[in-house]
Amino acid sequence: MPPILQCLQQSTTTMSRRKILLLVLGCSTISLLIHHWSQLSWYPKLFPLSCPPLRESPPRAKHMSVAFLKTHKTAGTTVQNILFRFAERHNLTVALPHPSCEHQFCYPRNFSAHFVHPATRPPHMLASHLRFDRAELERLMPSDTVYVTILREPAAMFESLFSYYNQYCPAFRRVPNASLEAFLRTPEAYYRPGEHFAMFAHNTLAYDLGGDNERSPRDDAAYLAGLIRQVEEVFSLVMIAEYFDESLVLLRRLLAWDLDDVLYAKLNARAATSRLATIPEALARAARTWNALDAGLYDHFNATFWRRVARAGRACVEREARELREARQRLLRRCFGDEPVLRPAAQIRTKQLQPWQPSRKVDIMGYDLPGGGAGPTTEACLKLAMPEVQYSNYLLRKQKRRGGVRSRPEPVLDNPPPRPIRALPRVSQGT
Ligand SMILES: Nc1ncnc2c1ncn2[C@@H]1O[C@H](COP(=O)(O)OS(=O)(=O)O)[C@@H](OP(=O)(O)O)[C@H]1O
Repeated sequence: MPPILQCLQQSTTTMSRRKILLLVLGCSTISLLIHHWSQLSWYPKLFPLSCPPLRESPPRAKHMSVAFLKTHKTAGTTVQNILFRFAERHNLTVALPHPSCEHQFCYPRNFSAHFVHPATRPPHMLASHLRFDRAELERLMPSDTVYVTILREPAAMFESLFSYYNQYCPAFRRVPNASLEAFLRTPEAYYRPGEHFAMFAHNTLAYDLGGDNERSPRDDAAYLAGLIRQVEEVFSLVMIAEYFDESLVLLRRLLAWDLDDVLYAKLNARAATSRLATIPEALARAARTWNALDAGLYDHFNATFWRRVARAGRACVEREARELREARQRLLRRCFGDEPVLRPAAQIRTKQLQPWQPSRKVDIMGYDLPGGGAGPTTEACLKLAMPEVQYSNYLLRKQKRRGGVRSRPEPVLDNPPPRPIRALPRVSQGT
């Protein structure tokens, strides 16, 4: 017998049959893996090396029917302005509120298609404040409409609501020294469910989404789960205000729009003097406890947002968000001068760019055109910084003209809504 066979015979006697079987199994698995290695694409899937191209090929047509649920104090005016400008560039019809509803669709009432000005129907787009009602919106909008909305971290959102609506929401007006801390210490002492504008003081996100803002997830967890399910059923994208640029990247991908279509100027921002620089941790916790339904919504959709970013490739989304920021800075410099700054309304000389001021105590900022608009400028720059009220009025006039509606008295709604916030008189800023 050759020496090699002798050696094998010896080793088989010393190794158990079981060990040999394991060895054979291990070797065949490794060889199988090596054989298929070239066909396995784990590496690119785990670490995408490059972004899918900005322009898809073959290019998908830009999606033209969009309904944006503009929730309150969530950067919605900035998104609305992006949509208004897109609609104008593509000659689309924007659904606008009937004048009796001012610039909101008769909020806080449930949305009804009757609130839409006849000259703005049938619409491709809708982006003004309303309380969500699925059936009514589906009655109005084309069947291929993409629904999107935006949420903001509830403590930051509540601080903004408390400051902006301080003079109008009775629950806030009752608080001594307009103290957010005092309100959040004992909200029940100031809050009366069902009274005028109560929804600005309790779970505003849930209310805007058509939910019952008085429900507590602590007593009724199923209610929050149900509301989340309803939102997921309708909305193709829930943006997050804290990650505004990343949200726009997802939006433009969803709608097959160009990056240029989502460039923006920040609108409706309070001056630093009108806001808390930081919200102390204890106050933030109290705001989240009081607005527990909103906190539940936000936590859920913040998590789904990041899962979506991961699916698109986080590095790609970040890279595109960076490109967006750079392009945005170039545009702002081109429009508003080398050092584009947000200014208080009193310093804005171009009347069409002066933002509405909710009260003497709160400064809402805006941009101004060089030379107060007297210098060379473009219509695109004017629209970029145009506040909601002026832009809505302008679009309504334009669409009425396009539809051949002459200036005749507006039809009166059967049951006019309470005077909404935007109808309140503008407080003089001393200019
Ligand atoms: N791009 C961007 N990113 C992050 N945050 C932004 C952005 N644009 C606007 N904002 C902030 O959003 C707040 C205004 O929200 P809205 O426009 O929805 O308010 S409103 O309900 O229409 O009155 C307002 O928040 P506060 O300043 O805290 O009040 C704005 O500063």
